[in-house]
Amino acid sequence: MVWKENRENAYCEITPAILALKEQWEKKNYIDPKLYKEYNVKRGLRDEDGRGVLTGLTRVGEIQSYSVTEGEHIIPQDGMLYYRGIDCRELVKGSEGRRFAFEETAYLLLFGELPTAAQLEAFCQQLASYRTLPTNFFRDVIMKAPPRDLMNTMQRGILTLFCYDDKPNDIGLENVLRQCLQLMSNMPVLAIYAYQAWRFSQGESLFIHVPKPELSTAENFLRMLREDCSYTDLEARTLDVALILHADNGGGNNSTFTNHVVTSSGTDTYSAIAASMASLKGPRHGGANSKVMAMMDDVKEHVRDWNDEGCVADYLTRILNKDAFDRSGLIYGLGHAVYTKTDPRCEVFRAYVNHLAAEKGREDELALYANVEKIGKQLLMERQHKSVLSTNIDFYSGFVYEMLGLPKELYTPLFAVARIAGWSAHRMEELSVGGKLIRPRYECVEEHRPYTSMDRR
Ligand SMILES: CC(=O)SCCNC(=O)CCNC(=O)[C@H](O)C(C)(C)COP(=O)(O)OP(=O)(O)OC[C@H]1O[C@@H](n2cnc3c(N)ncnc32)[C@H](O)[C@@H]1OP(=O)(O)O
Ligand SMILES: O=C([O-])CC(=O)C(=O)O
Repeated sequence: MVWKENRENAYCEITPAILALKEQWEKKNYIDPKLYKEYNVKRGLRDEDGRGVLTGLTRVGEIQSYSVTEGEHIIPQDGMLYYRGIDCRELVKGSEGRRFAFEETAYLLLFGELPTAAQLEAFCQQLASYRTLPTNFFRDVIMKAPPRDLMNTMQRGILTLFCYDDKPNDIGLENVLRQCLQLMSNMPVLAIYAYQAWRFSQGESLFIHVPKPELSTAENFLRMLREDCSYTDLEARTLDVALILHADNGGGNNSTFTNHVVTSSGTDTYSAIAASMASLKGPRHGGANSKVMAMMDDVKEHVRDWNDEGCVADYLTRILNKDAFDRSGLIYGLGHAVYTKTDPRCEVFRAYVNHLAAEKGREDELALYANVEKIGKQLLMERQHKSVLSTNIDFYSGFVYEMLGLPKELYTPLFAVARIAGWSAHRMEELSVGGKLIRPRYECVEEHRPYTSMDRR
């Protein structure tokens, strides 16, 4: 029997009582934006000049996006991303066409050196031996509740794996390493099985393929996804590149910083990775890749002539004015908290997009993407009084995945399949060198006042 989501669920109703409580909440919860300046709050943990507040040291990943003059002025630069000191684009180039390199990237991030052929083989065998979920896990955990969002289903899976571990709370480095490798290995399985459960909830037939030990993460992902287990070499290799590029972005990105914060409390690996998943899902972070696709669908529907820059500008202005699309006021895929001029990962994706769009005859859409990118950036730079703004990795990644025939539900989970490598490396680092509970300060702007007894309120 196929179960369907119950869309008219009285439990989810916004009742008059909830609305009244929300009004009550609004009366006492306004904080004047001017106070942030007055108290010198580093909003979003950002310094006045836009740079992130320095909150830690790491050897894992590094972003370079500006230089500083003698007078302490910031000069924006093309972005660079280094994994353990190595330009991430070199990892893509170094392996291209010869071998899958996500596993090698994960090894580098974790252990700090590129593996030799023997080390890589042993590492891949280790991952392959872990790439299996406990008996009946799919039935008992993944299928248990309506999979409305794959990221949440995966998160539940990760949290439940805690119950199958004999040493779940042991934060000794060898035990944490074992847990991280097992989770890294199981992440694609969790993502695809969550997707299959979701398809089934939509009335499609259910099929579950087991991963094959001799295949790479990218190949297994595609094999488990498709009913006939088929994939082309181009698909698997493009996916491998995507995984390499998403594996880390330094210690300060929202999901990795979350990992540092949560790890510093001494909690277990499952909780720390689930917390990072919660962060990554957000549309201003990893969730932006599927939001870009939804936004582009919306633009395609509402902009009459895709080549008319005026029409595109009008619609993007409506988006920015919270008058169109999801009314968040955001043009997804544009802007970045740290990259100033360019995001190097986006530049790699751009080459794949151009190649795939030509091969698949989707140049019209590519031209629309280019228009949205160019005009969206102009509009944003005018509003923010900036002379540069970067397109981020999420702008083109979804389009690449779509041209590879990947379903949109899997775009953010795919990010998690890659980023767990970085989260793991940062968790190990936090445990070994952090050693201090991360605990910043919030200034309370409420007046002190006496308690009022119930009969006098
Ligand atoms: C893998 C990743 O996580 S990459 C990022 C993916 N996210 C997106 O693509 C969502 C769209 N982009 C954004 O929301 C932002 O650019 C972020 C969240 C990535 C970075 O935001 P910030 O660190 O605040 O960037 P910055 O300081 O340059 O922004 C200045 C102002 O411009 C706004 N802004 C920045 N980018 C955008 C955008 N794409 N659309 C609308 N407004 C934007 C910010 O909200 C901020 O407004 P505020 O001053 O009212 O707070
Ligand atoms: O660094 C950030 O803030 C977001 C990002 O691009 C990433 O995590 O890949």
